Amino acid sequence: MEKLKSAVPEALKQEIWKSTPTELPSTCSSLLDFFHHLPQFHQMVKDLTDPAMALCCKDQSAALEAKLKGNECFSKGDYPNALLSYSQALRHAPVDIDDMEKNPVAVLYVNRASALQKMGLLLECLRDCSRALRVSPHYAKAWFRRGKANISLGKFEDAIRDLNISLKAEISSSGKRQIEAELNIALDKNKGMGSSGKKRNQNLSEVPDEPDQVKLRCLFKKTKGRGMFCVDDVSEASLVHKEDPYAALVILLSQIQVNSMAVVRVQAPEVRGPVYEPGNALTSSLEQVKVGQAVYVAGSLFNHSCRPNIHAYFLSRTLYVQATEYILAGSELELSYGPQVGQWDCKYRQQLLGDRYSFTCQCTGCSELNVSDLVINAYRCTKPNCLGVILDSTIARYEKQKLKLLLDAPAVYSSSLHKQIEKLKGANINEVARCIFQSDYKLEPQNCLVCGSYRDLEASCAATSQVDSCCKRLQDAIASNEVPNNILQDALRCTDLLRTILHPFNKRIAEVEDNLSQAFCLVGELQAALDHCKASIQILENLYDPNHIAIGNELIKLASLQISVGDSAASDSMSKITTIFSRYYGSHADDIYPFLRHLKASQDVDKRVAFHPVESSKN
Ligand SMILES: C[S@@+](CC[C@H](N)C(=O)[O-])C[C@H]1O[C@@H](n2cnc3c(N)ncnc32)[C@H](O)[C@@H]1O
Repeated sequence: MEKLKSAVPEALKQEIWKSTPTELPSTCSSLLDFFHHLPQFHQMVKDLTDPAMALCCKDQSAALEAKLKGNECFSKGDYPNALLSYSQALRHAPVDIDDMEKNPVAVLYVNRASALQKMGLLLECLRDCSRALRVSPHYAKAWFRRGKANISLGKFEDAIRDLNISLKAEISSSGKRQIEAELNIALDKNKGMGSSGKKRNQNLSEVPDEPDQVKLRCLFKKTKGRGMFCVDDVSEASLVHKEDPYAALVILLSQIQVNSMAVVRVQAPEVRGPVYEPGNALTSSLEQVKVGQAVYVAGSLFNHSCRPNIHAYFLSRTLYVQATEYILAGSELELSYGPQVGQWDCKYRQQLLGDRYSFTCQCTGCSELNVSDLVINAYRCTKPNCLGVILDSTIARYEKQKLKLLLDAPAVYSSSLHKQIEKLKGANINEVARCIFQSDYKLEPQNCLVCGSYRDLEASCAATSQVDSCCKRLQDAIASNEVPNNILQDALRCTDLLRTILHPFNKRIAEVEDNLSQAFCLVGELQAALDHCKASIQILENLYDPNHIAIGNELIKLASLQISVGDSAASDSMSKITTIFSRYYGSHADDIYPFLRHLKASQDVDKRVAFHPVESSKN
């Protein structure tokens, strides 16, 4: 592949790199044309398709080795590595060997589907089951796994169909018993939904998921190259763009640096049972995992911003782009390639984008002052009751750079400066803002930006690094699912100490509060878990927009705990969650986060219990 890539003339690479979405098919054809005349290309295709010595090396023993490694990871609960090993095994496994209806490829797909299901990637799980069934249509386990995934997705009628087929295909009596148990669950849940539930589900899938006639235009900007702009105003939470990957020469194109996108999915937690039952509250974070890489003709032209106004998500490999705020006509539509304001400070975001994508970010988050970047890693003022911020020298340097940019642009200076002051003023630290703009634009490190008090940052750093080891012990205890009381008490003391050193909006305090919430949940003290979860969210709301998806993710934990303790505030959290998730995922929120559906169902049961307490206690 490397040899092939280096054979492509620089001019052709440039032509593809610079092409607009409409030109991409023709520049790709030029590439295909070039390869057609290249003997190495034909050799590679021959090698790839030769079953004996294929480049992807069909090799039964290598496939078996990778499969066993996958099984070992799976049994240890290391599902991401099990997924990797099964994928590796699939690359080696020969397709044409059948062992009593159990084709090794089908078995591997089902194993991978199990890992995907454990990771909460239900749509990918469903897809792998269907792939297994295309290879071995009578494979009972594939029907069974697909049935289970359909139950988790709330598609009970599909689940009943799959499980009935599985039951017919299964020969062992223990296997049959296992399928019957799942079938009963699917039948019960389907009955429980009643006709209104079924109708609701049907209506949901009928919601048109086509972009709302949003016209996009590709324009060139000196700072970021091509980017996508909207022609008219776009309302919040509307679908801006939908696109399938560009299939032709995808791998080669992405290898020679034509823009490609990582296809990601949310790794949801395993759903154990109703949230209101002990031990089922969700307090761990939802993670994103990469499930592929693809080229999207227009999708790949959206530039990055650390303060994005659109959000991209994938259903299978189809890309959906949703507006997360009201966007004025002619504005650039920007998504985040990963880092965002509120998540990390400006310095770290810039480093990450530079290392991963080799560009210096020119977005508004990195060029305009914002409260989040000022406080996210700041220290507390040493003067009692002063909310002022103390910055270390690196952060101060980045923030000064933003001020310089502002001052060097006289044409926009006054309006932009005014806008930035207004934003900072509205943020509860107006004193900080006033001081920055009235102190000859000085952002002196080590001194409070409000009252000028000095903090010895060397001593403060030494104190917080002691706290780090205490927090690490707490995290290790959480990972092992066992939190001894002494570790919990130490962590509480360390959090108090941290609050005396760091600014009250510093993200590290939010992280420790989040850990404490998880720890208290593990030891069964749900009210304490709830209080620490709230404390963490209160800090995050100063760093992110309150309708940001990061807040939505934290509210899921809060709602889950509120339902567990029977707190009526759960319904308020649930309605905020619904608003945020539909803003980011439109009508697909429940499919992408099946836990949401589960949470809503638990909340509904909770409501029923509250409404008919006597009746429910009989059951
Ligand atoms: C996926 S492409 C987006 C389309 C690209 N602008 C083009 O002309 O092909 C990503 C590249 O766009 C540029 N880019 C995107 N976002 C940027 C940003 N915030 N600041 C600077 N450059 C950016 C960088 O060169 C980056 O490698």
